[in-house]
Amino acid sequence: MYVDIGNALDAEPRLTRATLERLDERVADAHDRIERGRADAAHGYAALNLPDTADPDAVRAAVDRFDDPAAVLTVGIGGSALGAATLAEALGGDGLDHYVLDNVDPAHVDALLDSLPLGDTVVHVVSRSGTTAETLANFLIVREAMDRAGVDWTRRTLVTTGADGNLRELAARHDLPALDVPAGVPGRFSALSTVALPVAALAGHDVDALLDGARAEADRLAGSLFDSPAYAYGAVCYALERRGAAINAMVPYAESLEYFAEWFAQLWAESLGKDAVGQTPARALGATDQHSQLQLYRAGPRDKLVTLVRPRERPRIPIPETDLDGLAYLGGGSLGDLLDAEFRATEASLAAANCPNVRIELDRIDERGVGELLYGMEAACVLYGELAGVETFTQPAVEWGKRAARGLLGGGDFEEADAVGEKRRLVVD
Ligand SMILES: O=P(O)(O)OC[C@H]1O[C@H](O)[C@H](O)[C@@H](O)[C@@H]1O
Repeated sequence: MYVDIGNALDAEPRLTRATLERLDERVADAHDRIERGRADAAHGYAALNLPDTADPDAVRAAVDRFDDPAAVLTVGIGGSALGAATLAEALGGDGLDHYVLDNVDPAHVDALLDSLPLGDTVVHVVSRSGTTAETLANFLIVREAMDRAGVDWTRRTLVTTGADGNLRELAARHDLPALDVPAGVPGRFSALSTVALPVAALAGHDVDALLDGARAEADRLAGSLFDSPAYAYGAVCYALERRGAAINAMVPYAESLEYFAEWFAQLWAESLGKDAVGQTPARALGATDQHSQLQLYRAGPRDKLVTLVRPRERPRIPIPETDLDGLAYLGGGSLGDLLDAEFRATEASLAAANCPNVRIELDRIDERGVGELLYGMEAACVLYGELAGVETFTQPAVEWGKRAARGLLGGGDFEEADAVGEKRRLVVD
């Protein structure tokens, strides 16, 4: 992973090299704390040990029992689904279609179940707690659909869950293959673990190469942001947010990294949005959003950092020559050249408008590159959290809504549910 922070300096909000050099002293201290946390496998910090603690053999053993399925369905939500979705989209399916059920929209669930070859689908149901209502509800519906289709769901289901809870009990009761969610790894930091790696393994991807890429970034964590791409990114994001860049627009220039932007949004928002601070991740896609959000990024409030991500190598696909003079500049080139030209033009366009932007590049979007990117963003997030002094690895604010929903459904006596009834109403119809 390569991180170029040149365009983040001397823009607006203003961040200077001298400021970064002063901040680097705090980066050194933060790195020491992070390394101590890793050494102790402390909650959250343990995620940065996954290149060495993940067990690819256990993942392969768990999926090898499934006989070359046509589809895999991940049933989970948040970090229990987005890692798998990111890996599946970035690496491709190689003949295996990946679907995600990470919402409880009945129309969507109904349409998806109608389209799935249930007898040839592996269901990977993932929940650390084993209590998440959306995941359990969806799984019960998928299981019933398999029953109705005459499919033995117990032979099509892999469970990944915590040490106890409903899913652990279900796996024991029906003798389902079950993987353990790694201890001390919050869901949004679990893409390089049993939570998401089974999807990559089922598609025949090189899980070891994913972990090798992650390890390469782990090996580059250092006591200076100028020596570590991940820390350079985390420190620049933090320093710019402190100076007014309240929004970080994540803009991958690759369709296969669209889910990565959504994964990044959970990682960044759920880790750093604490105590009235944080940096709001916006999700965009290059080149498409040059015809959309770029107008705001370039000419709107000076409150943004734009992160541009691309592979240095990508397919080319030649553009045919044409007899239309106005299109002659396209003919003979390639889509890859066009996309790269637009990447560089957008980067320059943002710099010309004094909008700070960072370039992140991979050699290519393969297992190693994706491992580098995911680990690099996780390490950047951990550093940012250390510099901001927030509880990076908890998410108390998401619990309120869960209790309210459970109360509304009769799942317990929660005062949050009472508050739902007190809604101020002003209906305009
Ligand atoms: O894995 P689970 O226990 O089902 O949790 C799934 C997701 O829901 C929680 O509310 C958190 O917001 C996420 O960080 C987590 O990934």
